[in-house]
Amino acid sequence: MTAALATPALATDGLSVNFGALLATQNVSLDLPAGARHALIGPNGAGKTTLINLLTGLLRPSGGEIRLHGATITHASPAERVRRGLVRTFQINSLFPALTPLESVTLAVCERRGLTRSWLSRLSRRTDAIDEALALLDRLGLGPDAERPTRELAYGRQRLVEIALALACEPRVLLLDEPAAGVPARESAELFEVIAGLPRDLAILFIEHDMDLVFRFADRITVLVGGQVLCHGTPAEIAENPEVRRVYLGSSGHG
Ligand SMILES: Nc1ncnc2c1ncn2[C@@H]1O[C@H](COP(=O)(O)OP(=O)(O)OP(=O)(O)O)[C@@H](O)[C@H]1O
Repeated sequence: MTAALATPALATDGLSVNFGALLATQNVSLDLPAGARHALIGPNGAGKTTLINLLTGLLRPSGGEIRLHGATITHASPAERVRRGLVRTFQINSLFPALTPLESVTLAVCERRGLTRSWLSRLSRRTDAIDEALALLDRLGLGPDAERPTRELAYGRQRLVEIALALACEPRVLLLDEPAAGVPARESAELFEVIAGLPRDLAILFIEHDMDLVFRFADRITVLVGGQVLCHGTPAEIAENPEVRRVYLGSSGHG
């Protein structure tokens, strides 16, 4: 394998942050190769969202390093990280309910292309942006809902629109904070089928509490407890790990 191929899409080394006396992230080191489907699991308060906030630049680390495709981005602004291809979705629904998915995603495409600031942008470029947005929505199976107000969509479909918005930024690494939170079980499996089918060169780090979804869709898992990495491993390794069973999965476990 060449050095370029071996460079992780996303890596952290010794990442740490504290809130006063609380060490919310302690010395976390993580590697995601291109194409990873990597789950971040752990009990409530383990530091999962804090880690995502460090990765996206919403929080400043007190120590450690973050690299995106080998380039250090530890102190880059959130907007700069998005420009470089590190994009997230949030745990809570952050959509404009009155806009249609097509309107929202077209705006995101225009923003990426630098078309939103000038009303003098040529109409044809805006038409191209609409075409790109439609193609993206079609790829996610949202074509039939593209022109309905977002608030009328089933919740699982709304979460898919959030993923479409993230994809409009052309990410190379996608961070999903509980993409299926609040989504009924049948819809959440469909949602994860779509996530699993996203381009294979896109690295995905996702937080998920539903262990059936985690063990079905992740190719690697990191277990966080008390802000620290308890272990990394394949789903089979995590399912068999007695310490993980003790602190998180319970005696029934998975696998
Ligand atoms: N801005 C903040 N100020 C102070 N403490 C915080 C802040 N954000 C998070 N915390 C604390 O840091 C710890 C980690 O929280 P975090 O939200 O990252 O956990 P989590 O693993 O994502 O939990 P959950 O599964 O419940 O979403 C918790 O004890 C939380 O109360």
